[in-house]
Amino acid sequence: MRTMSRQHIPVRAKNIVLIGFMGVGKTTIGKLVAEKLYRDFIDVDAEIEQRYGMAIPEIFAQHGEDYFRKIERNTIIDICNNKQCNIVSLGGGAFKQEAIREVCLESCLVLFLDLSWDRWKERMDLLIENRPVLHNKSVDEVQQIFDERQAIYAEHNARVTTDNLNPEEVADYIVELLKLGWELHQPLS
Ligand SMILES: Nc1ncnc2c1ncn2[C@@H]1O[C@H](COP(=O)(O)OP(=O)(O)OP(=O)(O)O)[C@@H](O)[C@H]1O
Ligand SMILES: O=C(O)C1=C[C@@H](O)[C@@H](O)[C@H](O)C1
Ligand SMILES: [Mg+2]
Repeated sequence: MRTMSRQHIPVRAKNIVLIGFMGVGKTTIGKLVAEKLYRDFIDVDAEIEQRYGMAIPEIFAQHGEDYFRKIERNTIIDICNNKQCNIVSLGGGAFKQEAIREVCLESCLVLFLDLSWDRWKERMDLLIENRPVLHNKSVDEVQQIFDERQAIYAEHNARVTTDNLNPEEVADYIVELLKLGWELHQPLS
């Protein structure tokens, strides 16, 4: 497929990329935003599982985290170069990689889904099984990762606070925010 020029993508045609810590709701909310805007939805974790024919915990167990990060980077660069108008939910650790931050910020609108540690902690038990990064970690160790990761999510076009909102409410807020940006013909930052 021909690679699209990343410059000069009209604001309305840009992919909307959701970032944030694992479990903040990128997959759940991204799907809802896509439905509300009649756009295609790509969940990068699911895309990797489909492309490589393995579940993410299996990829970590068989090939290690470095290999996962490499295929995560290749998958996201491919999506940014070849798709437009999609709602794209990244994995929680994707923005650790500079190459991913660069390609997303250059060609997409990046929305940071923010959730406080106190609210996130209440969700932790739901998440552990399928998130290898959380395996064998104490709550304090997870909080350390949560705190460290905030710096990488600081690079975004708009921040959406999700504390005390259900997924539907967050999705409605994002849709309104995007429509406002599109009316103004400019990014949200
Ligand atoms: N706003 C919300 N309020 C309450 N629960 C939520 C909210 N958003 C998501 N959840 C729940 O939290 C869990 C994790 O959500 P989800 O899988 O969408 O997170 P994620 O950000 O995609 O995680 P990852 O980075 O690991 O892909 C799910 O059980 C989901 O139902
Ligand atoms: O935060 C992380 O490092 C991860 C989050 C998930 O979405 C997956 O991408 C994977 O489990 C790693
Ligand atoms: Mg997800």
